[in-house]
Amino acid sequence: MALLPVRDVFERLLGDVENLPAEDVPLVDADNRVLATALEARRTQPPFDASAMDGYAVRAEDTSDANNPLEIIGESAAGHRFGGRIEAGQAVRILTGAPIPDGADTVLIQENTRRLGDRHILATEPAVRGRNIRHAGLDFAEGDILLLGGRLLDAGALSLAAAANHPSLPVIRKPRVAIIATGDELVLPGSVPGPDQIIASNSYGVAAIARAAGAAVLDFGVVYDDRAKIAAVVAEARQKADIIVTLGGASVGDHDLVRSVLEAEGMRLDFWKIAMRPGKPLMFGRLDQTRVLGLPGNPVASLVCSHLFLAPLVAKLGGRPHSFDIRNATLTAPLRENDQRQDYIRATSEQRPDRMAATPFVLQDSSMLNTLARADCLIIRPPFAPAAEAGDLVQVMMIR
Ligand SMILES: Nc1nc2c(c(=O)[nH]1)N[C@H]1C(S)=C(S)[C@@H](COP(=O)(O)OP(=O)(O)OC[C@H]3O[C@@H](n4cnc5c(N)ncnc54)[C@H](O)[C@@H]3O)O[C@H]1N2
Ligand code: MOO
Repeated sequence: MALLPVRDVFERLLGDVENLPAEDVPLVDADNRVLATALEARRTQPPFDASAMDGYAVRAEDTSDANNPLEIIGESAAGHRFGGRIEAGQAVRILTGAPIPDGADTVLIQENTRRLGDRHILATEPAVRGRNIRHAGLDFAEGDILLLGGRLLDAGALSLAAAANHPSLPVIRKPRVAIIATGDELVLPGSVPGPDQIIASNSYGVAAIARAAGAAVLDFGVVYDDRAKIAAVVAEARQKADIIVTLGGASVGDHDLVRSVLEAEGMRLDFWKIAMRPGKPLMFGRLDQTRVLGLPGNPVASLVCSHLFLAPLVAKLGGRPHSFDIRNATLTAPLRENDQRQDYIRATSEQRPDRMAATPFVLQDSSMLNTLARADCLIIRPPFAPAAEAGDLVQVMMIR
């Protein structure tokens, strides 16, 4: 099977992806979710003309004479309006957010008044008509479209939705990603490994990348290289997940069973093996509605493929924008000419006055997590790129 070029991988993986259906969640749980449909205001805010300041509701014309006392006939507080009406020469004590009493056209701020005993004030400065009043609907009116579908529910959006009287919101369901690690050699962190065993590490990084893209992760732990066991876990995962991610067992070894078990379970294979390093044995297919992404077991391949393919797939299903942070950089060390596989080379970046500089790690074995954890970018080497010298311009993809 010919190796699929990376740009075709994106097309095959993402070309037909639509948002998952909506679900209603209480406002308190809607933080950082994606609104599924446009949100209408269920009420007008403020619902009445309200005071913007603490002071006195008055008729502006009554404040022009600094020697003319105004009689205080009551109080309007937030939540407790004054029921009467202001006539000439009268004022109502008013507090921020309180309804403006009938007859008043202005709020005279407290600082511009002098109190004369309990029942009167003097305006020390004439009030400007209409000042310090927030008119009904200043913020929004019932029926207004406040937020569009696809909006990330951040602080402003959540408080706005609450103010518009929505106790719950329709959000795009989070893509559920089932992660299944395979391999007889794997034991979980904290175990006492046997002499031929290693610690299963890939799930944790893959889960982190999936969650950052908006997924709910279901970790199915480690499954041994046994057809029946893999089939049983897959059968459970396909009921629960939108994407099954398998780790390892994707290559051509005698114990690489994942693809054949998945096919026996009914997976329609879309592609297997891509023109990329690391990540060549990447596999993609479908089990009914569930997408299956088979990641190569080498830890760096698992994680680089997750950055490149799992993250945008999760984001698109979940209605979140996704883009790679690709930048130009100056190479600080030479690189060999490339073969047919697009190469993603772990590197560190450094800001220089003219342009960013990228320094590749000397060793690029795809088992080496230590270099991946230290790398902040991947130098992208297109297929058949000629040898590059220090000082040459390259493209890098930031990974942190
Ligand atoms: N003859 C060939 N051999 C290999 C090829 C090939 O094209 N022809 N491809 C190589 C490449 S590239 C990769 S990548 C690996 C991927 O193979 P698998 O997906 O089958 O992975 P495994 O053989 O199961 O494991 C590879 C390696 O990674 C370790 N591993 C696996 N899972 C985990 C995990 N969850 N956490 C940590 N480490 C894990 C495993 O122990 C192996 O060391 O195949 C090459 N071979
Ligand atoms: O994908 Mo493999 O990681 O090139 O080693």
